[in-house]
Amino acid sequence: MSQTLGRLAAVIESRKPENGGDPATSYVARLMAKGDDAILKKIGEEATELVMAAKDARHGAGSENVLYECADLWFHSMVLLARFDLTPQQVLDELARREGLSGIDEKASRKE
Ligand SMILES: N=c1c2ncn([C@@H]3O[C@H](COP(=O)(O)OP(=O)(O)OP(=O)(O)O)[C@@H](O)[C@H]3O)c2ncn1[C@@H]1O[C@H](COP(=O)(O)O)[C@@H](O)[C@H]1O
Repeated sequence: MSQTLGRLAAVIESRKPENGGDPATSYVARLMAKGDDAILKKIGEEATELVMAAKDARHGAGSENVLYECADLWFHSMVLLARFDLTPQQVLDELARREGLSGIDEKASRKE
């Protein structure tokens, strides 16, 4: 796994309530304390912000905003993964499993 993703996943894990995460000092602990719906709401917001940044970039605004919003979305998705005791490595493993499998072929195989 990317070392950055691995380190971030470890920090997020340490912020869980059962691991002593403190909502007074930690954004992740505060978000987790609010519950799953708050995490899902943030993911919805960040996904929308990514879409808006991409649309703005097409019209001349800085493409760096696409990077920032994508980082926000990845980060909040990692908080969600942690809530389900899943890891970024498992997502990378799933992407690796799909390597070389055309999305068009995969979709066609589902229709049979
Ligand atoms: N990568 C991030 C990261 N990316 C974004 N954010 C926060 O996610 C929030 C994004 O929300 P918005 O952009 O919508 O801004 P906002 O309006 O202030 O957010 P809300 O009021 O809606 O919560 C901001 O508060 C950002 O600071 C992050 N907060 C933390 N991390 C990582 O998580 C680690 C643990 O953080 P703490 O739990 O705060 O110690 C940090 O060391 C970082 O590595």
